[in-house]
Amino acid sequence: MVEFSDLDAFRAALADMPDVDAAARDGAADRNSQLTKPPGALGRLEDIAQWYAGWRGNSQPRISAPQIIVFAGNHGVAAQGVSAFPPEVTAQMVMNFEHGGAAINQLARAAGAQLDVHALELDRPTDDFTKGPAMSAEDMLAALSTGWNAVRTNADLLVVGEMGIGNTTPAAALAAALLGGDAADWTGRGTGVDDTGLAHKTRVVDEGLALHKGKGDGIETLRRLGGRELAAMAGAIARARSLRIPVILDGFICTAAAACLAHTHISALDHCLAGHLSSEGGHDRLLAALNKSPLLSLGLRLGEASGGALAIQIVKAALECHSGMATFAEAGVSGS
Ligand SMILES: O=C(O)c1ccc[n+]([C@@H]2O[C@H](COP(=O)([O-])O)[C@@H](O)[C@H]2O)c1
Ligand SMILES: Cc1cc2nc[nH]c2cc1C
Repeated sequence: MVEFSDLDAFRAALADMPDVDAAARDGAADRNSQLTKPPGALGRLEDIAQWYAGWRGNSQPRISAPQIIVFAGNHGVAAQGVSAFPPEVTAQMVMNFEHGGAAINQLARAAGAQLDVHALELDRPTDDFTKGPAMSAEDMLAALSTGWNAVRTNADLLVVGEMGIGNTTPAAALAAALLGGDAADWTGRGTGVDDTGLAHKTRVVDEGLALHKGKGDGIETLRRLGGRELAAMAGAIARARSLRIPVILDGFICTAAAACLAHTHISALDHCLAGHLSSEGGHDRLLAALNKSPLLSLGLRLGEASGGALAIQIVKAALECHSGMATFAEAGVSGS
């Protein structure tokens, strides 16, 4: 269990992370060039395999212990009627996760992944960011630490996701605060608000921006406009980097949390892939700003790590090919 003394201690950890192992990555590139296929014929799977090999420090790795973590949080701003669903659904869905009845339970099983669920003080929503910071430094630190400590040290791939009624509102506010543009550029329908609801939600995001935009780095912005499950995702992404565990990001809320790390430390997301493109308005622009190209585009807008869980199977398959295929020499196949 790691305890950060304050947010600066977390910032210091972020600035002192391992980098990619260039020798392992180059070894994987060399192996890739010898595999029984025309050069480049496995397309992006080849890039994924080499990227993964570099982060694991092993030029011929496989994936056998993927972990999915869903963090749940509640939001003071939800009282403003920014979601199509009531806040009690957050705790109800956590029960559903625990009983195996949610989409993520099925997708985790299909991916052969360990699913862990962490509910963060659901009875104590964050403060409404239109009135002040969403979290105190202590609350933010506790959430970051929960995320950090939730990562299994033996995992070899991590997906982080979330559940939190109202959380597309903080996610939109974070994206706008970090990347610029109007609230309307980043505010989407979330669980399905109608046109009137969307206009109201956009005004709420605008109010948050007026109060908190430009008041500090990505971590401070996350404290002011984010939420516990977003901070926990950021903590888990950082912890995975410290353990050289590659990460697959989920949808809009997850990517907004990740963007706070990138805004604090430029290379903080080099060990992360974008699992999918959510249909939440703004996710495409957010991924583009982070220079991430999504692996899948299936029209999902569920959250709860669902798109990331599906993408595990692509990354696993890339490594099965890379590490299991024969070389031209081994198979006695003539090269070009
Ligand atoms: O992952 C996404 O891109 C995504 C897009 C829209 C909605 N969600 C999920 O829906 C909830 C947030 O929506 P809302 O309307 O309550 O802000 C939260 O539990 C998310 O997991 C998730
Ligand atoms: C039912 C429901 C399930 C979810 N899973 C993730 N976010 C969600 C939001 C709702 C409303």
